Amino acid sequence: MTLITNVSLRRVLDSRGNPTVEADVLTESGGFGRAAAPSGASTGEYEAIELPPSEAIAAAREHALPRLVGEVYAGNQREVDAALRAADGTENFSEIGANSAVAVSMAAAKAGADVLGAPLYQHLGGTFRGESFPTPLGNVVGGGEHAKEATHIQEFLAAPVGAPSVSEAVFANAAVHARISELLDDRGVPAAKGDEGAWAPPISDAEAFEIVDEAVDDVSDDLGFEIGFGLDMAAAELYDADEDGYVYGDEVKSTAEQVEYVAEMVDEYDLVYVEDPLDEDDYEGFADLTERVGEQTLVCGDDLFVTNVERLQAGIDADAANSILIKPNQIGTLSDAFDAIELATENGYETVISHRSGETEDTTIAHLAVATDAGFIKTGTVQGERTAKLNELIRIADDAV
Ligand SMILES: C=C(OP(=O)(O)O)C(=O)O
Ligand SMILES: [Mg+2]
Repeated sequence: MTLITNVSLRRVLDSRGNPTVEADVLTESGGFGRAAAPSGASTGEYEAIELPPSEAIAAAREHALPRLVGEVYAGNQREVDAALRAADGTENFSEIGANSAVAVSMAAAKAGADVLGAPLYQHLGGTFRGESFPTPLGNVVGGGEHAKEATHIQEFLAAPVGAPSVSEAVFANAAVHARISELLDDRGVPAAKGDEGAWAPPISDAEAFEIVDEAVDDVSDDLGFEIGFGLDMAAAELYDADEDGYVYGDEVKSTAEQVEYVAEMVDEYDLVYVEDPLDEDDYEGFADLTERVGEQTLVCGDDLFVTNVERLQAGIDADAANSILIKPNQIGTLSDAFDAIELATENGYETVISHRSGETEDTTIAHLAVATDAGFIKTGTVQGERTAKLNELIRIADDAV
């Protein structure tokens, strides 16, 4: 019933106004799935390769479609993803593009779910998945590669860890975002927004810490549950090999100073989460920091692990972190993302399912987070392509998908 009978690929717009790949998968019994690839700005050096969408589409039409159409069942995700890997023939999807691969992989999953008449999270996670829901990490202030003339740290993330429900957590993050706007206004700071809808004010990182801390406290008092915050430092973008350090405007921090700085911020602000605090090649620096603060907070590898089981295994062996960011397009297929989640979970690592800074209305990651019992989902706070996922989470929790 789920034999794939057609795959269509097209260019559509992403949230930055760039083209990206959208895939439609159709099955023998009329099952239909549509998905689109997201796209990063602060991409890790070891990510699977995103090709220009026209090239990715042409290559996938030539190499992947003959292996899928009339050959593979959409309900068998491993078979779909193996066909994509075989069609590509490289380690990093440089032939058909990770953007074509991930769009087809996710669209096939949706077509498989459609044939079953099941929501995607249930098709991916099974009937006996747990009862828990991920806590949304909401980017509320940021800069780095996502906005010019703003903070050096890429993302300050509200984390409503005490929220009684997904819906209350989602609205709490929106309230923090709104409160920050008021606090910036009080200080006479004009703020544009970055790629993910976070405020991108021209303030120092120190001032951003103060403002976010005040905003989460205010909203937490209003709502009556605990809201913390965390960071994505995207430190590979701050690291300059020529300077042998992390560049914050005029200041350069050595690796030891960077570890000290992050550990101090974790202490001072009770940070619940720190993503990519060190360069993407610095397993040792990650391990030093994890030894210092790993009992207090999540130390998460994004560019460090790039959703790749080999890089994750190296991190596990080195005690480099205690959590992993999962971005399906970093590795190219849902099966690969599942493998990374499984390895992480087996080794006591928390999983955080994540959007990219360039997104579409696609909601697959909301289902992936629920299907895999992820502790967290990082998918913005406001702005249509972000609320698409957050609203889908609310619907899933309400049994309304
Ligand atoms: C979402 C992120 O940004 P990008 O998609 O630009 O890598 C991130 O670094 O976690
Ligand atoms: Mg990141």
